[in-house]
Amino acid sequence: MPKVLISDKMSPKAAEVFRNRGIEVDEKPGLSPEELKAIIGEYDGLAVRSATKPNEDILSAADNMKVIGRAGIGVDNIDMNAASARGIVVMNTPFGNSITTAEHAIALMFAVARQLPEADASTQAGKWEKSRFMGVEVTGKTLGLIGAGNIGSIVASRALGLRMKVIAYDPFLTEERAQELGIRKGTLDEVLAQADFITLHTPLTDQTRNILSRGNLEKTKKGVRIVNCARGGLIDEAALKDLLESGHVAGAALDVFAEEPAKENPLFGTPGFVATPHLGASTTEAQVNVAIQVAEQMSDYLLSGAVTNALNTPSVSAEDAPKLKPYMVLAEKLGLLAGQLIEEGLSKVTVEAEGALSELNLKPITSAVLAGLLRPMSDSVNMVNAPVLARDRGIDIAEVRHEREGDYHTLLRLTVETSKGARSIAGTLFGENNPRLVELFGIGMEAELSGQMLYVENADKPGFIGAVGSTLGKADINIGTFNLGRRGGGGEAIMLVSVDGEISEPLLWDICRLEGVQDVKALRF
Ligand SMILES: NC(=O)c1ccc[n+]([C@@H]2O[C@H](COP(=O)([O-])OP(=O)(O)OC[C@H]3O[C@@H](n4cnc5c(N)ncnc54)[C@H](O)[C@@H]3O)[C@@H](O)[C@H]2O)c1
Ligand SMILES: O=C(O)[C@H](O)COP(=O)(O)O
Repeated sequence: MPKVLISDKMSPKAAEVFRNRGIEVDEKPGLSPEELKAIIGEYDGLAVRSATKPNEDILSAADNMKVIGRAGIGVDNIDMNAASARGIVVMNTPFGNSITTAEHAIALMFAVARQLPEADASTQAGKWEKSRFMGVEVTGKTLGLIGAGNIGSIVASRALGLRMKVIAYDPFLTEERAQELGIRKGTLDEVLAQADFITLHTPLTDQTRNILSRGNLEKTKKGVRIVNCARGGLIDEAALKDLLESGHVAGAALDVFAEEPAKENPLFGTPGFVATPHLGASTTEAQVNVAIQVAEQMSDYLLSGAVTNALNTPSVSAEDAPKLKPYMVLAEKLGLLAGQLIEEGLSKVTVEAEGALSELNLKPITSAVLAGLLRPMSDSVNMVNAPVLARDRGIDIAEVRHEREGDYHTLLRLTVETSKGARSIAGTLFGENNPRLVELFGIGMEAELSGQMLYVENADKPGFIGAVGSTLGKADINIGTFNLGRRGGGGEAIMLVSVDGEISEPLLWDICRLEGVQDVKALRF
């Protein structure tokens, strides 16, 4: 039975879902990094919010970990490279808290428009300072969005309902989408120059870090009010303090900070400044949504291999997962065969699907091919990191679907291009579940790829098969299956022999010395 750890404060619904799905679950919020590292090896899954930070050191002890689920959106607390390198799927819940966070941004916009926190504190202190708190209306004002994805779009719709005009800067926002949302698309400079209110809704990336730098803050309209419910690090906090103090910025509300938990911050106490402790996602509704969703997604993956909302591996629906499973085994074996047979200069990999396979999602199949293909070159390769490793090595990857059905009702063909030319191999499923090689370098051959195998390329001459058999016999190696294929009579022939014992270097040399041998290799599956 898989075992999952919930290491952050999460709605009890998450544990309930895991238990209902037959998964053992421990809830231990608030562990120190050392405590987490000490126990993480026991678990197949880890469910987190933003407080747990599974870094490389902690993950080095995660020997059984298969999946990390983020009950929320941002995954900047998770070391994605370290997780991918260990084959751990990382998934989030991209929509479960979007409305809640958008509503928090709107709440903070009103808080800065009407100085609500300061007015509240003053009134409860018995001051009744009615003339001190003069606010502004939002109706008719321009809201500048930086980032118009899920949350930004919801903020836009709410702002339009408040009769605001909305302009957005988002390099990935199309004109059509902007029109659909009823907003204008602008450059960053246009947003800075025109907005009365600015709200931020981007992830923290190398491109967005410090997007509201001192220089950009100085480009804003005098009297602008700024809200950040996305990520700390998007705004230069020291510059924001200076501009609040000078009166250029009339108000600013931050839910997120460059350093969290923000127990001290230069902005604290600055007039016109409002702070909340990363509460964007903190409503009952959002927390129930993300807890249920993350637990369902993690359970699906652990129990059936279905992948939803993964950030480092392709999605596989629950319906497709059982259908894809035998193909992934086939794909990995074909990749492993090719990876052990090709020598150098791999530049392109083409994955072709024919017949029944052409109707399935090819992305996971390609990942499995690449994992097999690259395994002989790297110990740490897996389905999650293989596409990244392939891209890093400059390997071009192509996927082709053919609806036609050939000799087999379903076929997976893999063509690898190296400095020596293109070579292709193909496999099918026998009886829906049993992977079989059916073609090797253009030569028809049926073989099960498993255990230790001997590969021999030779000139097709009488007596050769006997010579290989007796060489193996002399080395006390038992033959399991003998699989043969040839290109025409007396031409090139290929032999794939499954054997029981280890194929040693001296044995390979003995076979290599047999007359007509062109290539020989020991393969392992
Ligand atoms: N405060 C909270 O508690 C809280 C809650 C939920 C989400 N968030 C954060 O809010 C952010 C946005 O979430 P989302 O669900 O809308 O994400 P999303 O992926 O749907 O949208 C992000 C948008 O940012 C845009 N973007 C990327 N780089 C950009 C750049 N250089 N300049 C301008 N735009 C850029 C993208 O094109 C995308 O449209 C995330 O960082 C998330 O972690 C915070
Ligand atoms: O990215 C998110 O989903 C938010 O930052 C929420 O974070 P939290 O789950 O720690 O509240």
